[in-house]
Amino acid sequence: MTIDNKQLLMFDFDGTLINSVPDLAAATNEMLQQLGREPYPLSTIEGWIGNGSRMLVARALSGERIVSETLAPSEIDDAEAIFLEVYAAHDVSQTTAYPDVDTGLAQLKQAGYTLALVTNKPIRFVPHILEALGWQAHFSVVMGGDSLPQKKPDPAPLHHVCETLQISADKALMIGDSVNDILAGQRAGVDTVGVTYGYNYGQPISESQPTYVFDSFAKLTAWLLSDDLIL
Ligand SMILES: O=C(O)COP(=O)(O)O
Ligand SMILES: [Mg+2]
Repeated sequence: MTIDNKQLLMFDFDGTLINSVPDLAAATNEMLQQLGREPYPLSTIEGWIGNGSRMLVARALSGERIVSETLAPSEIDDAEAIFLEVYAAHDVSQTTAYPDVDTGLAQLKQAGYTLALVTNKPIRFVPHILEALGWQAHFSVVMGGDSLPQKKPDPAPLHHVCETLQISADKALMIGDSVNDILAGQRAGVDTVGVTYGYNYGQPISESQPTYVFDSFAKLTAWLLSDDLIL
């Protein structure tokens, strides 16, 4: 398996570069507690991550992934305000990089790839987390879930990155743990890489038929560095 002609690596964040579940779950449960509700186990909350903070909050209020139709928007607004405040204070308290991501990103950048970040997480949190991990200089463009009206699985954020950097879709890869990343890539005409160690609502990423699948960041990095055509 070789890769040629790729210049731009668009990375998902949560579940791909960072394991953010402990902080997201803690903020979700703190919000529920403030609302007088019962907390949920971390493994349950993990299955609600992937469509941004507001959807996580709506799922937590519903107690399941399918959001309750009786949930009023104002109820979500109020709960979301609590969640955002709590998470802002603890967005990188227990969050860690997955193994070999730190060195891998530096090697990929060094090798000449252009790196971009395309997350569904609200953009306000992203600079702080990148700074805490020492990654702020790696990414040429950073897109949050609210940077545009559309978020993944809509291809708009990926189109935006390609247009901003003037790199065509066929020279890009979208790398993520979730069906939302793979669908966004497929819709943008971008080859996709699924990583198996993330969240994806507990489903195997292979079901989304990404172009390539890797079970570790180290293997992904080695593959991306294995072809000298990248420079
Ligand atoms: O905030 C989320 O729901 C997940 O964000 P991600 O797109 O970085 O996986
Ligand atoms: Mg993800």
